[in-house]
Amino acid sequence: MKAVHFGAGNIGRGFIGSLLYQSGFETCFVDVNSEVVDLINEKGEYRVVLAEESHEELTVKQVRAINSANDPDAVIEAIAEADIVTAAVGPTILPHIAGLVAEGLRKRTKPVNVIACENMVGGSTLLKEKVLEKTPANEQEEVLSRTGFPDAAVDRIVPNQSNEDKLMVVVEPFYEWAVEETKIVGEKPAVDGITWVPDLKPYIERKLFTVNTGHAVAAYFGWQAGAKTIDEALQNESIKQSLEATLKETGRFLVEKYGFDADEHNLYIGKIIGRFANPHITDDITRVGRAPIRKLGGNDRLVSPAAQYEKLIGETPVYLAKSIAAALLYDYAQDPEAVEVQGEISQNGVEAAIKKFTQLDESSPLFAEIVSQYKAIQESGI
Ligand SMILES: NC(=O)c1ccc[n+]([C@@H]2O[C@H](COP(=O)([O-])OP(=O)(O)OC[C@H]3O[C@@H](n4cnc5c(N)ncnc54)[C@H](O)[C@@H]3O)[C@@H](O)[C@H]2O)c1
Ligand SMILES: O=P(O)(O)OC[C@@H](O)[C@@H](O)[C@H](O)[C@H](O)CO
Repeated sequence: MKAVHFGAGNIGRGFIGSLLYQSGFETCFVDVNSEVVDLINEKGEYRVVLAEESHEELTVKQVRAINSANDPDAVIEAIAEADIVTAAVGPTILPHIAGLVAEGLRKRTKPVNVIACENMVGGSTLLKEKVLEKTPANEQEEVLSRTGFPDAAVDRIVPNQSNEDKLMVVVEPFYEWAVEETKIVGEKPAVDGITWVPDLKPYIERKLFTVNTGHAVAAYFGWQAGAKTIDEALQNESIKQSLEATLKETGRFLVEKYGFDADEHNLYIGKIIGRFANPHITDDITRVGRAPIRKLGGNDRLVSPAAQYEKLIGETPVYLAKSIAAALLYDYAQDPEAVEVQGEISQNGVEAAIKKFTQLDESSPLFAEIVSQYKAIQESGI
């Protein structure tokens, strides 16, 4: 069985590639990082090490890689022959891989499924839209008849790596990969470890608005407190309390919206906070807080649960508002999106920035609460 996976980065090698290998796939990674591509082709294997006492290790074999910037035809050929296509490149990169995916799909006669494994609601659906934009109108129906784009939620903390062995990836032991079964075309890909679900929405919202909301709180509050890593941020009692209070807010609306059992959801939250504090993982604040414009978007981990809470519960979520304010104060100079947010705030004021990046209604109580929390953090810290 053959797999093509776009993005040989942390989650690509540390999770998707590893599960594909364990399920018997030969994986062809597609990336634009020539160092990683060359190393994969030179070694033909890499190590995945569990971040726990045992340091259990798996060697992922049967891998090769293509640099899509240098050899797009080879990527098209690989997609034409693949039994599954996956991607973990980041939500903003999906439109950039759509052209090659479209070319590869047009060459096929057999069914295949394309699964985007990004932290976003509707990742594969977005990729599908972008692929269709790159497919001639008279071929779209046929391509769609033999291609599934099931949405997915992936959960495994894979921090930035600083190992001497540049291909090795240290990952947390926990993982979850939920894929929407009802959107599969043809046979279900034989990947052990996928949880097949009829409707992804509850899974992706629960994951994004618990794991990723919590992570963002730890990162942006941690940044204000001068912490460098997530576990360091969590050693600050006030940050830990804010994290718990924020996840109580997202939990309240998730339980209301999807009918999750409230006790089970509380256990889920506790387990996630435990994962953040894993002493065997060094996860930089600047990785978890990366790309604040994306994270401040209306469908992402802070604004979406805050707006949905306000609508469903009928109250203003104070801690989510504070988390959005902390994201607006994230002024890491090496992060281009943080620089852009700070530029907007210094030129036009925080209200203009909230409007521009969150698309929230200026007249909503949530908008006013974010402004007030922003000023409070500026005056007295988190
Ligand atoms: N790291 C995690 O803990 C984690 C967990 C779950 C989900 N995710 C999601 O997975 C995605 C990737 O995250 P990551 O942490 O692995 O990031 P990463 O930066 O480690 O990996 C992304 C890879 O994509 C490659 N890339 C960039 N542009 C490309 C292009 N045009 N074509 C092919 N490859 C390209 C990069 O070179 C890099 O190797 C994100 O959406 C992220 O939210 C990450
Ligand atoms: O990848 P991002 O930038 O969307 O979010 C940063 C982290 O919260 C994220 O990568 C988590 O580690 C991951 O989602 C855990 O499953």
